[in-house]
Amino acid sequence: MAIEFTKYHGLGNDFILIDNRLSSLPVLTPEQAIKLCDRHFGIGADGVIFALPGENGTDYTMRIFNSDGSEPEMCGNGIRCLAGFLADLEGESRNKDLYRIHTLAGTITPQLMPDNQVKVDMGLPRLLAKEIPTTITSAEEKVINQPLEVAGQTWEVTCVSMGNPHCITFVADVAAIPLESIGPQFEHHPAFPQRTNTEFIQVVRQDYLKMRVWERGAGITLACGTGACASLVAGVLTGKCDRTATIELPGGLLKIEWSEVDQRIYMTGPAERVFTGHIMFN
Ligand SMILES: N[C@H](CCC[C@H](N)C(=O)O)C(=O)O
Repeated sequence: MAIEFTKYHGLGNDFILIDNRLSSLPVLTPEQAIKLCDRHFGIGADGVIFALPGENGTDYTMRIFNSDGSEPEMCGNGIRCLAGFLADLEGESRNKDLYRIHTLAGTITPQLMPDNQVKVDMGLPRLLAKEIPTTITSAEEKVINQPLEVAGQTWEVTCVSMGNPHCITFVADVAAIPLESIGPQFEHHPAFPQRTNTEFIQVVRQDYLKMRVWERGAGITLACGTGACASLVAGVLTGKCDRTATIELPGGLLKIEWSEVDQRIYMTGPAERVFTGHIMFN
């Protein structure tokens, strides 16, 4: 048996996309996703994304397995890739540019724009400790500039959920952060019962942030869409940046806006198709 896939990336955060429209359950297991994400023994990717039938009035459902097999609530770069993938699948029958996608983080709406750009309404950020979730402060409080002991140092962290958990800290030079060694210590810190994504931010200008990320369940990635959204929110909450800013990631640029009108987060960035292939089961 063979399963067709299409490889996409959003600023180098890369995914295996599977047309799962004929079944309400992913056609691959987390264990198979781990193997397929391996960059030597498999296709190589940061995750596997499934295009499933929609639920309660949405066009489609997105599920995603990280490269460690865990299932996150949402993926920002991934949903831009899914929008491109759906446009490919629909081909001539496509009659719209905006998709309503059911995710574990709620309904997310990517909109296809010219030149492979996709604008996504990422919904409302969640700010209470219980919503991250984290035990850094009491459940009903926000986590803004709170101290957190990691790797023998005290970091000032701000936590934001975009459906998935993010721990953001501002540093003078992101290039100097030893991501490989401290990333896992943040990810698995006991203050995060669901683990966490961790973003290190250098403020270049009020409207321009540099970011590096250690992702929950995926490690160092070249970009993280939900992380960029969470970092913009943390920058506004700490008075470090404007409500609209460019986020420079190792893989490229994302434009993020925290709307004053509806308090929702809007992310604009690319989605690139790379190749298609077949997964062979020996
Ligand atoms: N590893 C993340 C999911 C993917 C998020 C990232 N790739 C993005 O673009 O938002 C997590 O477990 O929350």
